[in-house]
Amino acid sequence: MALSGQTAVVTGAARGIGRAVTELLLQHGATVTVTLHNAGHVVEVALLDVDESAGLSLKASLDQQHGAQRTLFLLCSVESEEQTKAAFQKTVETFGRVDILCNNAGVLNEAAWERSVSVNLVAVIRLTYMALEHMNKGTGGRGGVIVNIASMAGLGPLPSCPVYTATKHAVVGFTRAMAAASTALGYGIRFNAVCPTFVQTDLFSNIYDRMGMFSQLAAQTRKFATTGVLNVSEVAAGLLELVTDETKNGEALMLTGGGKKYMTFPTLS
Ligand SMILES: NC(=O)C1=CN([C@@H]2O[C@H](COP(=O)(O)OP(=O)(O)OC[C@H]3O[C@@H](n4cnc5c(N)ncnc54)[C@H](O)[C@@H]3O)[C@@H](O)[C@H]2O)C=CC1
Ligand SMILES: CCCCCC(=O)/C=C/C=C\C/C=C\C/C=C\CCCC(=O)O
Repeated sequence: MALSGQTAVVTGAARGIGRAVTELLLQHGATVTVTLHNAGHVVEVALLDVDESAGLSLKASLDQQHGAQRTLFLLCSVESEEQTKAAFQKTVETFGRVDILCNNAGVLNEAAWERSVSVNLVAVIRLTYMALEHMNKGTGGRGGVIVNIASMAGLGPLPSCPVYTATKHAVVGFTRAMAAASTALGYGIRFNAVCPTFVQTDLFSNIYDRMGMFSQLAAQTRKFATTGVLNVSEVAAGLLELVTDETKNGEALMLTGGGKKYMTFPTLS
């Protein structure tokens, strides 16, 4: 699938993995533009984040590299139904469409565990359902692709973070079930999940303060992390593969220092 002429919405885009995803989508669009002899077919990205200063600073830098018309920064908490609805409306008003949604915003805080469930799971479901209103071929949309940034903690247990683990397992399950529903109901939308191991970002740097009553397990987690820490561009590359490869639907792509692996799961038959 070529990204020319596509519009993406990326949550948690101001920093970390979301920022790398945004930059890669824009670069990919720019390459396509060059290939098309500057025909103006580019990727546009709406950046949703709660961090206004990081968002505006990224927007300024992207404006210089790609032109101001390529991106829109929207101050928006994915926890707010009102703000996310307004963000989708503004994106469609500005760019005319939504083709790609990357549910990336996430937090790790075992003490404030309700917030973890709210950001990591409830918001992913809400944004997915909102995106369907714009993308579902059955109701006049053009179809598209939704990629959720889960985690390896969506495939196996991270003992220091049971609630984070639960949210990420739920995201993997939701993604796979939505992929099957989309196929059965003709939405024309693919759904995939990226499941990285530890990634060098602020979330990762702050984990040892965020384990709440499980902080005794910090040493064990630290040991897990010595098996390799990814950089954000490796995660963005995994996401790009899931966006562009039209054969991928209902996939959970595990990313570790050793490379990538498409996960297999038990089936009913
Ligand atoms: N860093 C890691 O080791 C790993 C991270 N992940 C997942 O990757 C995703 C991104 O994480 P990182 O880039 O590491 O985190 P980060 O903390 O570096 O960046 C997260 C971004 O999300 C934004 N954000 C937080 N709450 C928000 C909200 N309510 N509404 C809108 N934006 C919000 C933050 O302002 C920030 O810009 C998360 O879903 C995380 O669970 C998955 C595997 C490993
Ligand atoms: C506490 C730090 C959390 C940092 C963010 C994050 O999501 C990192 C996750 C890293 C690893 C996940 C840990 C355990 C996963 C265990 C098993 C996966 C098994 C997969 C398989 O091969 O079957």
